[in-house]
Amino acid sequence: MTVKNEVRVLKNFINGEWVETSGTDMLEIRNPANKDEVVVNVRQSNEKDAQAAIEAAAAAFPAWSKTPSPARGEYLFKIAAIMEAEAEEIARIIVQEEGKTYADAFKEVNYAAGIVKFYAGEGRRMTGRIIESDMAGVQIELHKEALGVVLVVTPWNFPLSIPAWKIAPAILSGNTVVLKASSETPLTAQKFMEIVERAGVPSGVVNQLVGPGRLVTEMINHPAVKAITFTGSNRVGNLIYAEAAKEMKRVLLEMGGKNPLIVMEDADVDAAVALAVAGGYGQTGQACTATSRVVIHKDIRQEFTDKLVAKSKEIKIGNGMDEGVTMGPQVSEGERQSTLDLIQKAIDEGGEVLTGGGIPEFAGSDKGFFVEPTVIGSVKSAMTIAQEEVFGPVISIIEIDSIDEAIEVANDVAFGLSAAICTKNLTYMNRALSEIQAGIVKVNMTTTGTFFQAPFGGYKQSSTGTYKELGSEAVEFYCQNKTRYINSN
Ligand SMILES: NC(=O)C1=CN([C@@H]2O[C@H](COP(=O)(O)OP(=O)(O)OC[C@H]3O[C@@H](n4cnc5c(N)ncnc54)[C@H](OP(=O)(O)O)[C@@H]3O)[C@@H](O)[C@H]2O)C=CC1
Ligand SMILES: O=C(O)CCC(=O)C(=O)O
Repeated sequence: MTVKNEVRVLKNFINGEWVETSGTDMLEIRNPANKDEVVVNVRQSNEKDAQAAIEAAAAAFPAWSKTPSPARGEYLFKIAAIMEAEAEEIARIIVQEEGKTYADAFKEVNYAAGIVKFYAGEGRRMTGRIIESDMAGVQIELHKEALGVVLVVTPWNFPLSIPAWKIAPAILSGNTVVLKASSETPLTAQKFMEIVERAGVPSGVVNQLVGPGRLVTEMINHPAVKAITFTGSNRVGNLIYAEAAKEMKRVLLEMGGKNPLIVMEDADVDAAVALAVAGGYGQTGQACTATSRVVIHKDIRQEFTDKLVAKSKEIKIGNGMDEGVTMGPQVSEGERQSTLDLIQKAIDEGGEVLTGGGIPEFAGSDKGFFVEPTVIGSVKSAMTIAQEEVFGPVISIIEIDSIDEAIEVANDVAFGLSAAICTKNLTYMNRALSEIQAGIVKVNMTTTGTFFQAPFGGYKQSSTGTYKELGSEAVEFYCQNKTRYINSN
C-alpha cells in the first residue's frame, strides 16, 4: 500500500522562477523509514534545463559581482533568519527524505543557519592587501575578485548544511551558482531555494536544477562555469576532477573518510565509548567523518569492547520522527546493501561480528532501510572493512599495543579526513596531532562534527587538498586574487 501524501512534482528554480523540468523520466522519492510513503515526485531535467540554469547564473553575474559584499551579506542574514524561523518544518522534510532523526535534522538546520550568518558577517570583513613596491609612488594591491558561475554538486547526507556551506561563501564572494543537489534529497534543496527566493536574492544569483548526476559533466564544460565544488563519493569526485582538468577549471572535492578513533590505555573508557557511539552511529554512520575504526590499546580492548557492545544494543532504531528513536534508516536500499556486503566481507576475511551485523526486526522494520548498529572485532588493518568507507553504522575494532602502532594504523588508509585520540597523556596527544595524516585531528572528541568558523577538509584521497571549506578560508576557493599596480607619479 502506498501512503497518499499530497505528492508534489518538483520544478527547477531558474532566474528567480519555478520552471517545469523538460525531461521525461520521473523519479519517485520515498521515505527511507517507510518505502510505501512517496515524499515527492521528480520529473528529471535535461541538457536544455541545465543550459538555461547556467545562462541565468551567467546573466546575473555582472550585477551581483559589483554589489558591495556587505550588501550581499545582508541577503544571507535574511536567508538565515528564515531558516531559523522555519527550522521545525525543514527538519521534518529532512527526516522524511533522508531518514536521520528529528533531533539530528533540527540540529542540521540550525547549523546551516549559523553557517549562513557566519558568511553574512564575512561580507563586512572582505579585505585585500597592500604590498610595498620597489618604486616611490607605485602601490601594489592584492584584490579579491569573484570567479563567475560556480557549479555546486552536493550529497544527500547533509542535504541542507552542505549546500549552505558551499552556496553562502560562493555568493558572498560575488559569484552566482547552479545547485545540483542529490537526487535522494531534492525536497530539502527545493525548500532552500524557496527561502532564497523569499529572502529577495536577485534573480539568477542562485539557481537549482533537479535531475541526474550525469547532467553535471556537460555543465562543467560550459564556458561560463568557472569552478565546481563537490561533496560525495570518490568515484564521482574523480570523474569531475578529470572533466574539469580539460579546461583547467577550479575544483574543490570533499569525499570519503576512514576515520580512526584511537583509544590509548590511559583513556577514560566510558567517555571513549560515548565518543565511538556518537561518531560511529550518529547519522546512521552516513557521514564522511564517521568513526569507522576504533584503534584500541590491548590493555583496555576487552573492557572497551564489552561496553561498546552494550551501548550498541541500547540504540533504538526506527523512523526518525518517532519519539525515543536514536538511529534512523540508511538513505536507500542500495546504501544498506553496500553496508551489509561490507559486513559479510569482513566476516569472510576473519572479522567477528560482536553485535548487530544484519537487518533489525521490529514492527514495520521491513518497510524501511534499517540496519543494526554493528561492532566488528578481530579486525586487521589490511582487511577490506578497515580500508573501505562503509557509510553505515559499523565500527571495526583494531587492537594496537603502542602509540607508534596506533599512528601507523591510523595512517594506513587511502583517506585522511578526520581522526581523534582519547588520552590524557601529552606525548600521545602531541604525536597524534602532528603525525596523523588527516585534515582534522581532535583530542578527546568525536571524529564527526565541525565548528563552521574553522576550516574543514581532508588529506590524501579525502579531498583535493588545495582549498578548504568552512571558516573564512572557504572564501579563497570562490575568489581569484588580482595584483594591481598603480603608479600615481
Ligand atoms: N563525503 C561524503 O560526505 C559523502 C560520501 N558519499 C559516498 O558515496 C557513496 C555513494 O553515495 P552517492 O550519493 O551515490 O554519492 P555520489 O558521489 O554518487 O553523489 C553525490 C552527488 O554527485 C552527483 N553525481 C552523480 N553522478 C555524477 C556524475 N557522473 N557527475 C557529476 N555528478 C554526479 C549526484 O547526483 P545524483 O544524486 O543525481 O546521482 C549527487 O548530487 C556513499 O556510499 C558514500 O560512500 C556519499 C555522500 C556523501
Ligand atoms: O561531521 C560533520 O559535521 C561533517 C560531515 C560531512 O561533511 C559529510 O559527511 O559530508
